Amino acid sequence: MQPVISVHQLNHYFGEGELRKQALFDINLDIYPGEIVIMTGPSGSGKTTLLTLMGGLRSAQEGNLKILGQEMNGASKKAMRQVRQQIGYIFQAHNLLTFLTAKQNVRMSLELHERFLDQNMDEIATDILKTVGLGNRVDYYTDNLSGGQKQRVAIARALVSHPKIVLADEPTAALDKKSGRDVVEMMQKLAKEQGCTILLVTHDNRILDIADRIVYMEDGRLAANSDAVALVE
Ligand SMILES: Nc1ncnc2c1ncn2[C@@H]1O[C@H](COP(=O)(O)OP(=O)(O)OP(=O)(O)O)[C@@H](O)[C@H]1O
Repeated sequence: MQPVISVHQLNHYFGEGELRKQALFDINLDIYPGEIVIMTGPSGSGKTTLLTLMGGLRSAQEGNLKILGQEMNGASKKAMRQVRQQIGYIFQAHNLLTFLTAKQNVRMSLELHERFLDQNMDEIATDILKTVGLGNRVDYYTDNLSGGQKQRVAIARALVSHPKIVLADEPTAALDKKSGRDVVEMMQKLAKEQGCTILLVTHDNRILDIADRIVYMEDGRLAANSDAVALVE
């Protein structure tokens, strides 16, 4: 099986000249279709930097990074855009548009894909909102939803187009224990149904058990690469 993301000897730096500081060191990591991988580690260890690289949101500087078969080091803007189209993003600050309803937020994500344009996008958006338990909130403005509900809209929006990869940065950070749990279980269920890969950065120890694999970052290096089960036990 070919990895969906393949990282080889990746280094990353911030700043220029004397201020240049290395943030990632010799990262090697292969992620396979359908895997749920959680990336954890202390603050400042490089998790977000690596996640944004693996999401095609930041240009690779040194080493190799292949996403869905496309080498990202030296890739054109167009190639990077094409890769990003196949990825769903869920961030802590969920980035929903508050002047749109839940359904309109989800629909917007479909409108970016040509193959959905001649389909009933309202119906598709409504269906996935029902799947995440928001069937009775479809026409609510997102400002009028709770934190957990907003995060579920963000999940629906990320997954509605059936992306091959979903990246999530601290998706439970703003949520209480139960909502956080509900949200990740929903991501897990949808992803398993769609066969998509999930890559999730978190400090939240309560959700580690949903991972097939946990990778640990420390000081810009990948420290361990172990089974979720082994780590939780
Ligand atoms: N835009 C930037 N400019 C300069 N340095 C940066 C930049 N972004 C991150 N860094 C540095 O790179 C290192 C890794 O940061 P990163 O945000 O990837 O860590 P993290 O593990 O995601 O942290 P957290 O858990 O706090 O979000 C840190 O030392 C940080 O200060």
